[in-house]
Amino acid sequence: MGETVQKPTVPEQAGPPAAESTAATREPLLEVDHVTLRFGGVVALNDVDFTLYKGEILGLIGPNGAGKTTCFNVMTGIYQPSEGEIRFRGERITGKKKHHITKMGMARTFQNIRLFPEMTALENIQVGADAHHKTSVISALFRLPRHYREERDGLEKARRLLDFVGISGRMHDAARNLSYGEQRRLEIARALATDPVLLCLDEPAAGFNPAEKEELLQLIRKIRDQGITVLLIEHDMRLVMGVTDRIVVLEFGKKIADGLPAEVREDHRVIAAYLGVPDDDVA
Ligand SMILES: Nc1ncnc2c1ncn2[C@@H]1O[C@H](COP(=O)(O)OP(=O)(O)OP(=O)(O)O)[C@@H](O)[C@H]1O
Repeated sequence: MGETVQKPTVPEQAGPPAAESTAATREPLLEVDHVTLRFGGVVALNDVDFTLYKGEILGLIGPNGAGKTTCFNVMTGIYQPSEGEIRFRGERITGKKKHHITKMGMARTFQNIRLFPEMTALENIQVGADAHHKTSVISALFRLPRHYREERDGLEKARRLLDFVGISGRMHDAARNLSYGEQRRLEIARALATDPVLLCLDEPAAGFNPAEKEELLQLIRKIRDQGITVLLIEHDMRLVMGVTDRIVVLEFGKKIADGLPAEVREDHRVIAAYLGVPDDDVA
């Protein structure tokens, strides 16, 4: 990223306030309980503590290297915390395998697109839905009715999800032939195919133009309106301020703020943390 003059403020939010979040309850869905994670001498997460409540859209922000993706990786079972624990739906998930956490209802997208490029959009989603399939290898081999039923339902569901994210016209196209924005939408649809109660989005707007960002904002709201709680890592402050109900800010692995977007925007520690971030990222 280029060296540009820094902005000492975090911008006003775009669009209507996300605070019509009456959907948000105070019922905890995910609890990050004093989590520390060390990589050798690097303390990637330092006693990080926050709660995500059912029905809300929570922003997880912070400058590059603050620990946001590491936090996702600890939550989704990729890394184990050195100290502390994570609870999801009231159950301790520290030490649980990735697929178990997915089955419990947590889905995520990645910073770098991870689709199967040669598969069609539809097939990419069907693969994502496999986490919930009950058909055994035996019933697939012997083509038992249950296998056919699951296949038919899976196809129908994949179609619905493509429609939901707005790319149903591309269902038979190979993922590699989709535009960048369509691929990102497909990733979201694939994550939704696991029927999550919590969807974690890691920089979903990276590389988007303003119109695509606005469409993404609408899509995130639509996802929440389906009753899915959303955790959003995003550098684009306009998007974050426009769509989140609450924001947690990390800096050098430590939580430095946790509050409403309007509060976080005015927080001096947050403003100071962002003095090091290029203009593009805060405009
Ligand atoms: N596997 C790893 N081994 C060693 N250090 C790591 C590893 N993963 C992350 N880190 C370090 O942990 C810190 C936090 O990184 P992380 O990727 O979580 O930050 P981030 O907030 O997601 O940054 P960005 O916005 O640039 O994606 C950084 O200092 C990073 O170098």
